[in-house]
Amino acid sequence: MNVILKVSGKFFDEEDPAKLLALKNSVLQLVKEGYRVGIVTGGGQTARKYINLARKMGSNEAFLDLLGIWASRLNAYLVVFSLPEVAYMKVPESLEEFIQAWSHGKVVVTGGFQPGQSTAAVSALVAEATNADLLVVATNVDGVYEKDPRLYSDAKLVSRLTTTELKRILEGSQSVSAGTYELLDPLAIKIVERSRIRVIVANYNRISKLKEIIKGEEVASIVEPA
Ligand SMILES: Nc1ncnc2c1ncn2[C@@H]1O[C@H](COP(=O)(O)OP(=O)(O)OP(=O)(O)O)[C@@H](O)[C@H]1O
Ligand SMILES: O=c1ccn([C@@H]2O[C@H](COP(=O)(O)O)[C@@H](O)[C@H]2O)c(=O)[nH]1
Repeated sequence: MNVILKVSGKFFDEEDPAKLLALKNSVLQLVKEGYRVGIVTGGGQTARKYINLARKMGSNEAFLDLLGIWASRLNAYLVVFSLPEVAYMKVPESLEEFIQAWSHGKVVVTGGFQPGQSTAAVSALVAEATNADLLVVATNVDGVYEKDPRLYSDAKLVSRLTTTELKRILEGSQSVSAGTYELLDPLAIKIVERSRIRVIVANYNRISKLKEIIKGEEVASIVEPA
């Protein structure tokens, strides 16, 4: 089974070695059991810090995105260096490089690819190119809510939904400026829809239960292509 895991950049902002070790152990367990695993890391606060600073200096959106991309690659190297036994030791910088790295049979970890999208789009593209059975989006909330749970404390978790419903839910929060993407950007949804990729959105605090998340046994949202 091929699984692509997108880890929110916020995971790295927490600077918690126990979390990184939990990620490492979960990935090692999956590899031992014969899963093929690809990982995409977000840029988190590091990306936002550089983007905000450069925006104040008047940088254009392309430069801002490039700063975000490099921040996400820094997080990717943190994961690569935590998994030297099984990881491909270079972070790919394009889909072509990812595919080439993937052909070596190792765990491949990447960050951003190109301006104009988020790392969620990268994870969808990589899932498509590797014929992944599943894309797991590990983030700082328990799954997809009917509205942004950070803004509305009464928001309810939606445990099963289609990509059409997901688009409707995320409609208001789909900005395309550098550093402002949330959860799944429009390109990510378009790719999972066209290639009928199943997506599970779960809390990264449950990363030690990655296998259970994959099996649908943990609290999460399952997004099926419409
Ligand atoms: N309907 C929704 N359900 C769940 N989360 C939502 C929803 N609408 C907006 N969000 C927001 O999406 C955030 C998760 O985004 P996530 O951190 O995975 O990706 P990101 O913002 O692209 O950045 P990064 O990977 O750098 O952290 C949540 O903290 C939440 O506030
Ligand atoms: O392929 C990509 C990936 C990312 N970016 C830019 O980087 C930041 C950080 O990524 P997140 O997924 O939001 O953590 C993102 O906001 C974009 O500005 C990109 O341009 N292309």
